[in-house]
Amino acid sequence: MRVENQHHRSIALAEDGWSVEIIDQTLLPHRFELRRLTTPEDAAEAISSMRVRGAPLIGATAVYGLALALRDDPGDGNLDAQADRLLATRPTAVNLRWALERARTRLQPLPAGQRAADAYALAAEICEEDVEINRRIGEHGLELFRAAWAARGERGSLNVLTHCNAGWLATVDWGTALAPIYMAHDAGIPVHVWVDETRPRNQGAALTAWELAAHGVPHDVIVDNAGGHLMQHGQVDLCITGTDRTTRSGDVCNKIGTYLKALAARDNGVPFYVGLPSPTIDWDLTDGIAGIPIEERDPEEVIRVSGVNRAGEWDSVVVTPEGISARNFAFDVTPARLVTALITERGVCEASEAGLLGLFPERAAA
Ligand SMILES: CSC[C@@H](O)[C@@H](O)C(=O)COP(=O)(O)O
Repeated sequence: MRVENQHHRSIALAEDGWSVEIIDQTLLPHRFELRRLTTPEDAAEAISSMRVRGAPLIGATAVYGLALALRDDPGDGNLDAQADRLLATRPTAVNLRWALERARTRLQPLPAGQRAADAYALAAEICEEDVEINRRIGEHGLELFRAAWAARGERGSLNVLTHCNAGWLATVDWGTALAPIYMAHDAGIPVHVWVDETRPRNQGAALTAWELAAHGVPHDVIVDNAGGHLMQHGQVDLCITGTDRTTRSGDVCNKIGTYLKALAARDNGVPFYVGLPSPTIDWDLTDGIAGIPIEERDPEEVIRVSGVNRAGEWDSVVVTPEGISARNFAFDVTPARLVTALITERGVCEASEAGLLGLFPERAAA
């Protein structure tokens, strides 16, 4: 997508042809800065510190990290050790496992001398595929937005609520939940977005708002607990989020707080959609609540709030009493029954095993 009239992707090979350029998302929305990754350690650090984040983007970053590792040592031992290290950076988004398993399967049979070049080729392939997947999610989602716009008599604005950041920053380009929003806006539907701030890391307030502003999409940032109130007052036509792991039965794991929005949506008869790229489906799991590992991050992220102070400097302040205990659960699971539909690159389906297998019949035997 465009940043100050220049097209950017969230990750790309640098001009030198071997290092990897990312947007340092920990600096947004205050500073737009590219950062070069030159080692697998850089890639692992970028994922765990959330300089890069979002399920599809961390998968792509991990494979680039593997390519950087194989430049120095393409042997079997290093391939396994680096893949394991990259896999351990974040536990919840299944895209990381999907991308690294795909890399191991492809690279292991190759002679060591070919592995680095092939890892770069695979990373580029995964990035291109991701862009195409998200473009298609956008097109399928656009049809739902058109229907919602027609249902409200094409009057006022189409009010959409989203949680976290499932935009182009979370993927390679377009985004999952935000792709239909961009396409609807570009198609002339007057979309207005309620952006959940998404404590504690504020991906909504910092990243989604920044993306939407750059694209000219009208929006308001709201506190995480405002969505239910807005739905009760008819101010939300539909909700749409991304996902970090969706089970074959359609349970959706996403940023903490998603479940509460889905509950409020159900109570108020508001459709709740999920943009779901197929690499985010965990075909091995049927029970999301029992089976999906939920990342628990540093409580410091809850205790402190960071941003830019009145003097324009980075600052971080404590918002809790001294010495208190805090817990920082990063994701939750929305049961399939609360999800109106899943929007995949192959089309829209019910959030259920039958729905997903209707679009991905090749997975029936898995
Ligand atoms: C297309 S991104 C979908 C999800 O990855 C997104 O909604 C999300 O929860 C990201 O969490 P994050 O902790 O910022 O990596």
